[in-house]
Amino acid sequence: MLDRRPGPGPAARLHPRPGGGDSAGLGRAASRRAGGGRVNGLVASGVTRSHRLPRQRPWSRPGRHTAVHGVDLRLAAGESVGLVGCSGSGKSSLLRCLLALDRPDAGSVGYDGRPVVPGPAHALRWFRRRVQYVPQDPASTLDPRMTVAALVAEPLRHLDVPGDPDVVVRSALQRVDLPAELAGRRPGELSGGQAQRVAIARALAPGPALLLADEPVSGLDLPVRRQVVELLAELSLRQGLGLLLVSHDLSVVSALCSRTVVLHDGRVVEDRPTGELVADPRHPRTRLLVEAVPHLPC
Ligand SMILES: Nc1ncnc2c1ncn2[C@@H]1O[C@H](COP(=O)(O)OP(=O)(O)OP(=O)(O)O)[C@@H](O)[C@H]1O
Repeated sequence: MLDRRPGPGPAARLHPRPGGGDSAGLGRAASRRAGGGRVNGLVASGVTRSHRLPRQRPWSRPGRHTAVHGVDLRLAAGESVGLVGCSGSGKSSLLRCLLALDRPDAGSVGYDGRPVVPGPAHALRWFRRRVQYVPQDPASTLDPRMTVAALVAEPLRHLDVPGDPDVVVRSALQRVDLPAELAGRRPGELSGGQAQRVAIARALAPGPALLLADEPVSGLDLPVRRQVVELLAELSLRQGLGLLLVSHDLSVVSALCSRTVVLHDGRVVEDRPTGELVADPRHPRTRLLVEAVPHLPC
């Protein structure tokens, strides 16, 4: 979903993260199959993913639309990378493959050298302990009947995470700056920013090394949005948590990510350090995204 609120111009909003990414990592990733040799972090190699289209007529064969074409992506341990693109560029389709929610038609995904493929929950526990997902809209993903404490504790049970759940929940709430008093509340009693912090605490509880966050601030008002960006910066830049930030908004990505991958029509059209990409966008689609900062449609 695109957020179209007005705001200051691109130069005022783009603050590239210092340091630089490693665009050569893409080439190295492409040269090995995910799950093959020992590679630290998340690696997608040649991922292609298509969706079935509705039949034109009851007797005709359903067609397919290819949303992701042969994408190579590498996210080293502790790295923070932005995945940007306009609506329909294939971000969600790729993300679902990276999360082992969908199986690529071709190519592969691996984590720390182990293949990551959709399958029964128990077979993916090792992966879900290491890689967690932060959704765009916590209001629709947090069960309204559960308390904050139960919501944050739930993945611990599902993923067989050792340790005292009460201690882990307290620590996760602390990491996202939520007061312990909120533990007994339900999602309906939280503000948008608090709900997003609960979603992040829930993702942090199993102790992952990497968060995949899908437009984590796009539904929030500007001041709250800044606070959540600051929280993500604390986790990724200062605490060393890996972050793949999916967004259409380069201002958020440039505040958080050293490297940015631009998707267009399901293909990677740029993969470079964010500062370089923002200062000198090469692909017309990247130029549009830079010019659209902060929130214009593309
Ligand atoms: N389940 C589906 N069935 C058919 N087509 C789909 C399906 N999901 C996505 N698509 C199509 O695949 C393409 C990529 O969609 P995708 O949702 O991955 O892009 P996106 O970059 O995440 O878009 P947005 O930013 O709007 O969420 C689009 O053309 C979309 O219409």
